[in-house]
Amino acid sequence: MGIAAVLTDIEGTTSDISFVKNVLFPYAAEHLPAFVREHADDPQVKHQLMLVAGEIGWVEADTETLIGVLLRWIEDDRKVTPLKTLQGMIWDVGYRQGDFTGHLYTDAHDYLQRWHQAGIELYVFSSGSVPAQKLLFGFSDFGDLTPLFSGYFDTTTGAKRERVAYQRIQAEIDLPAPCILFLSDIAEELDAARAAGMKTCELRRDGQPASGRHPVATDFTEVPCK
Ligand SMILES: CSCCC(=O)C(=O)COP(=O)(O)O
Ligand SMILES: [Mg+2]
Repeated sequence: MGIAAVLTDIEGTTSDISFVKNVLFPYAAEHLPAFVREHADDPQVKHQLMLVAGEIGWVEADTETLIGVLLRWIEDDRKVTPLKTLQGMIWDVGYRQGDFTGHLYTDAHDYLQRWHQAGIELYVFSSGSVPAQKLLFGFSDFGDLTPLFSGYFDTTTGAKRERVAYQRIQAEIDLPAPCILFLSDIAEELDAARAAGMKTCELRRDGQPASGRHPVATDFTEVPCK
């Protein structure tokens, strides 16, 4: 069965880990305290703060405590859904006022274009929230790439290392699982995708040894998308 859809991770796959760690996360950490204080009564932000409080098992926690928790989670690169949602809201301002653009490797840009032109559907699955994904590709180094994509998935669909997330995505995409190729730099994510029946490819842009469990590519020119 040929590949009819590519589902791609972002960090370490389409985009440099250092862009996320050295640009996006510090920007979120710098602006989060003021953003949360200013918008604490905004229903969307309030809801995310309630989820944070639930996560730490302290529903009565005050705003300053929750800010401290969120900053710690950024430092520890925790993929917690309410943190990811709030980060997306904060980055929205940064992208729109031109503080940074979304990093994309040139080969990722070229092959996403090429696959799209060949009629292969493109989807994203990242721990970053769907709005954050749309910002990264909408305000990318190569301009607005959102017309290339047919859909976006984040951790509200499921954790990236859990098979059920990929089963839900496959049901949404509505193609047979073996026609969907998942790209990631994390072997455990690829294991989960393969357990759901998807094809997989492990991106090793960092020169680190591959897991040995999946086909490997050092960049998108080597991705077996046939
Ligand atoms: C798309 S937003 C920036 C990336 C981010 O916050 C993140 O956690 C990346 O996780 P990924 O699942 O793409 O490795
Ligand atoms: Mg990744």
